[in-house]
Amino acid sequence: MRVTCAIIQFDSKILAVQRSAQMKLPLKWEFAGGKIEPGESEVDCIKREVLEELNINIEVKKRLTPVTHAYPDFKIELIPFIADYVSGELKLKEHADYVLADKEALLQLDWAEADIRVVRELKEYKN
Ligand SMILES: Nc1nc2c([nH]c(=O)n2[C@@H]2O[C@H](COP(=O)(O)OP(=O)(O)OP(=O)(O)O)[C@@H](O)[C@H]2O)c(=O)[nH]1
Repeated sequence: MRVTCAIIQFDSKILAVQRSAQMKLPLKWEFAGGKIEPGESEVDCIKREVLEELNINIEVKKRLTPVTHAYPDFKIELIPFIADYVSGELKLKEHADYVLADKEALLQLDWAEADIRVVRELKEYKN
């Protein structure tokens, strides 16, 4: 299963979102995103998912290194993108909570396991 996620920059801060208690990986932190649909490009997928989940439009800037991770009951390829916030009022449609944090503070969140390598790569990334 191929999943895109967006590291969305609001000025100098980055948006992280917390999965709800009812979702898989309950209450874990992640970057907004979701599964790529058949025939859909990675970039179309991440823009669609962010609009559906957060009600905002983004501009995709850069693709980071994909991470393959096996959870006990499923396996994903997580494809991260750095993006800038463009427009819209942020509204959480599925998630329990969000934070806007700098790269250092992001490391302290209780991440979905697949995201840990993404957050580490992000720390080394310079705009
Ligand atoms: N969107 C997103 N999903 C992630 C991340 N990291 C990670 O392990 N995942 C996993 O990738 C899977 C696919 O994302 P999704 O949110 O489209 O999946 P879904 O709708 O089936 O999840 P659900 O069944 O919990 O609603 C989820 O099971 C999620 O746990 C991430 O940073 N962003």
